[in-house]
Amino acid sequence: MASAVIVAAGRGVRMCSPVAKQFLALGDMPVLARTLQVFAAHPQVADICLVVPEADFAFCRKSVLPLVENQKPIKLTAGGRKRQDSVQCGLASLDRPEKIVVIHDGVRPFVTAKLISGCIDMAAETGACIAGIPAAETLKRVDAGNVIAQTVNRDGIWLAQTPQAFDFRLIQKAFEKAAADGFLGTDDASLVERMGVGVRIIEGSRGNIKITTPADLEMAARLLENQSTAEAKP
Ligand SMILES: Nc1ccn([C@@H]2O[C@H](COP(=O)(O)OP(=O)(O)OP(=O)(O)O)[C@@H](O)[C@H]2O)c(=O)n1
Ligand SMILES: C[C@](O)(CO)[C@H](O)COP(=O)(O)O
Repeated sequence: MASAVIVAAGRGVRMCSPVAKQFLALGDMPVLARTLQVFAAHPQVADICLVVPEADFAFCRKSVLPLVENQKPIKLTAGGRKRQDSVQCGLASLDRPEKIVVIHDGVRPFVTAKLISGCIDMAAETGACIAGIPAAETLKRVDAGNVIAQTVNRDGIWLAQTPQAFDFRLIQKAFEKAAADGFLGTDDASLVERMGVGVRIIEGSRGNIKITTPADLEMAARLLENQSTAEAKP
């Protein structure tokens, strides 16, 4: 079994919306409710810590949690200034953490139960596993003037996603070390990698998008439509 930490305490600056993107409607419910539903229904997830801005606790209690058919405890925790701070808040607030913790962005609503299982199972076997996709485009390093400085060889290059799953004591140590060193990473695995621990990566899906910009939200609406059409087919 695993404990889940769902981080949704960001401000969503790149979405350029007065409403934080995790609370924007995707179909008939907020983005965050869709993400939560997948984890709440997952047989290997024992409990959930939902990390949101403290100012949004009431909204979550009124307009998000009731949409999540759920027999599992969902604990609300206030986030921090950076994503890493919010994950730390989530880890610290787990009352009785399971051996494995699975960390996921609240704005990745198209995560599948299969991908969650894959990350949990591989983390249980090896200590750490994240989702990702191999780079499919050509990668360019660009200078300040938007002039291409270098074409980066994409062999072996993957784009990290979430879920990111870890042995709880390992990720706890990684966060303690990062805090002591003043290290700030953009994902959780980077804190474990810097300890010299091998982190496995399993193939996610290009559909496991992180809703970041207005274009992503439009893409998400199309993905949802396609999903509903596919489910309606006999
Ligand atoms: N201080 C933060 C920053 C981010 N997140 C969460 O981490 C996930 C991925 O972060 P990102 O997509 O960057 O969200 P924001 O930080 O809100 O976006 P922006 O950088 O555009 O402000 C999101 O679910 C976001 O809510 C968080 O819990 N706490
Ligand atoms: C954790 C992550 O989703 C992996 O791709 C990504 O690093 C989050 O970055 P953000 O800048 O916090 O959106």
